[in-house]
Amino acid sequence: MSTPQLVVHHDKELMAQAAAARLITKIVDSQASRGSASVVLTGGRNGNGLLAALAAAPARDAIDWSRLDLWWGDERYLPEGDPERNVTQARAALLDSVPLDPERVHAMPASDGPHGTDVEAAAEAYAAELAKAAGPENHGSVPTFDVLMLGVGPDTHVASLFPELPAVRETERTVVGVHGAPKPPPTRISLTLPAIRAAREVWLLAAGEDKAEAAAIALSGAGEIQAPAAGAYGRARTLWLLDSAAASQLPRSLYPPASP
Ligand SMILES: O=C1O[C@H](COP(=O)(O)O)[C@@H](O)[C@H](O)[C@H]1O
Repeated sequence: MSTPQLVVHHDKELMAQAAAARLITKIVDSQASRGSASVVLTGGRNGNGLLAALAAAPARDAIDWSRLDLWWGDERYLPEGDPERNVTQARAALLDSVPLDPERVHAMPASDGPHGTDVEAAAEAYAAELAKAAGPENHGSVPTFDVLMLGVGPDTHVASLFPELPAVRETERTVVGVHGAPKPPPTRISLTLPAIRAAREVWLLAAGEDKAEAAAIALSGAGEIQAPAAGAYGRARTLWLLDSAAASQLPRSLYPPASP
């Protein structure tokens, strides 16, 4: 387990640009040292803001897009192409404008795919895809992702792990179907906390006033069942990327307010 480190940016635009620059560097470094890179994307406003900032960054051309594996932390279980699907939004923000290898874009299944309404079967299929990609050097049945990004919800949810729901209590499986999510749509697929913790680096993104309470709770010693964001950490690094609004309720010991 790595102790969370905090980086607070002035506003959400700057946060998105700085996080995009950080991600470019991380991908380029991973490709240089291991030949390829693997990144887990998040949905939500902050995740999509980062992808849009990456699309606009000239340095995006430093990435060898053909040697990048993309995975998702969660998906809203909706038909292919639905505008609310995380992959649809990621495609619009960035993926459609860069030369990715389609074989390395590992979208989660859609509700009109081979598993139909059986979200458990869809989750199992994604777990099998992850297991296939995991090599002997990996720890368990998921690849060691270079970076796994998570948007933090106002209720402290990450991926589709909502407080107190069964998915956040999962200790064995790497991917689960989620039923009755409090945020629409109610049916989703999510990586579990054990799968998230297999990543080298976990980056939690929180921008905006509506994330301030969630960040303060998750970073103040809350339990992961009540505050799933508190249970998301990487093997080597856990990084919270915030804007000043989201950092405004953090305990002074974590983020002292700027002196006048
Ligand atoms: O529904 C979801 O919400 C969270 C957070 O989204 P935000 O818009 O409040 O930033 C996101 O991390 C997750 O991937 C997504 O499915």
